[in-house]
Amino acid sequence: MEAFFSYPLVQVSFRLEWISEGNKSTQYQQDVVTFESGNISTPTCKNKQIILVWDSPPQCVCILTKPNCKRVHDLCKEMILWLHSVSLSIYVEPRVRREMLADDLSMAFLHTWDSDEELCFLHNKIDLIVTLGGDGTVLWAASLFRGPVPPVVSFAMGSLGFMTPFQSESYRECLLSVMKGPAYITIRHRLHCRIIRHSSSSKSRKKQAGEEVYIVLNEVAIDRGMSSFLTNLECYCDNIFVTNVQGDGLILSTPSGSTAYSLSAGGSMVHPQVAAMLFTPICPHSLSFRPLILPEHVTLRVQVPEKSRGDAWVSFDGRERLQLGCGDALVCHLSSWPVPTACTLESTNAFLEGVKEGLYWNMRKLQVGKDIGLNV
Ligand SMILES: NC(=O)c1ccc[n+]([C@@H]2O[C@H](COP(=O)([O-])OP(=O)(O)OC[C@H]3O[C@@H](n4cnc5c(N)ncnc54)[C@H](O)[C@@H]3O)[C@@H](O)[C@H]2O)c1
Ligand SMILES: Nc1ncnc2c1ncn2[C@@H]1O[C@H](COP(=O)(O)OP(=O)(O)OP(=O)(O)O)[C@@H](O)[C@H]1O
Repeated sequence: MEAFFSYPLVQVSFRLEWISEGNKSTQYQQDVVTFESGNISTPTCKNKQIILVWDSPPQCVCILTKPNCKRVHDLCKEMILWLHSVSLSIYVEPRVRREMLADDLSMAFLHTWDSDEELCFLHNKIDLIVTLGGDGTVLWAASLFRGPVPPVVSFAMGSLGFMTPFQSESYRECLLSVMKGPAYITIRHRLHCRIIRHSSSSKSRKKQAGEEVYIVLNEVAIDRGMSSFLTNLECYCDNIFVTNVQGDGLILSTPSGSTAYSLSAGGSMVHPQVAAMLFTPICPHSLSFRPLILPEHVTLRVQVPEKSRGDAWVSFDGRERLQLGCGDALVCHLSSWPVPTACTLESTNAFLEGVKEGLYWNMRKLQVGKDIGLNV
């Protein structure tokens, strides 16, 4: 022992390596941790504010609109005519093209898509997405682009508008400013969700044995549906058993979704650009089941036990409700394709303004301070 300590102590250097299964991307490997002589340190915080700078002016805009709203329809028409007058190509949904042509036959210049396959490659044709509606329209826009997503400019034409920072009244100035750049961007992470059917699960389900994939911007929620039993969900993180959720269900949320359903179930609010996954139980029948926030690289599997008393139901951004039978599982990890949304302010200010203005976060009358005028 003595001989061992008689050497002068020199710390050795070492490496921490990233393991990314089957992923050749090195984008996360550059800026996280540095190691000199065995000391682990993170570099001083770099400015992570993301700015959109165009190499050449955008040429093609896709406008996505909330249906059944005259105000949205009228603004969409006005915006189309203006964008056309400044020589931009315009894509709209097939429904919107039909509606516009019914109003005005000269709108035949509008582009659209005819098949799911064409929709899959739409991101190669358009430079900018514009949404007219509420948060639901932003979710809808994100759901149309399952791979890469062009920058999204969202005009508020709903009621809450947490993800719709631009004012529709000044759409020309806003669009000119974004199309000229530079523009503030928030990178909103999404979740890649896969349903894996147990070989013996019910025949009544939409797709039999095989996989169904969904990409969500807010959350995937698993609940007890019509069943009056507690849900019983087995949760695994990177294939290691974590816990059983016994209650009304479980929300796996993105940071963007942290201000939506997860918030109502007691989850924390997280800045949308944080790469993480929120694990938020819904009405757990337990005194100690608190929500978690997990790091970006994990894969979660939520499985209905083979001996479960009831089925479970899963929904994606509040839509596409599917039944999960005994043995069926949901597997979820961060998607490689986030949604870049333009903001009017720098991304952190935009988030803090949103929670204050949209959700009235910590609105309380200020307590009266000491009366320093009193001479005591
Ligand atoms: N108990 C709840 O809080 C609850 C229940 C069901 C669904 N939802 C949320 O509704 C979303 C679907 O939205 P929708 O507009 O299509 O349905 P919707 O019309 O039912 O609206 C739900 C509300 O949630 C708001 N919202 C949506 N995404 C948000 C976000 N990221 N941050 C803050 N608020 C947000 C919307 O502005 C709207 O006011 C789901 O993804 C889910 O998060 C919440
Ligand atoms: N282009 C679209 N096609 C089909 N459905 C859409 C489209 N855009 C939005 N929706 C759906 O319409 C519903 C309402 O949309 P949205 O949330 O944008 O409006 P809103 O309810 O007026 O806004 P808010 O939620 O802020 O009150 C949502 O459920 C959304 O999924």
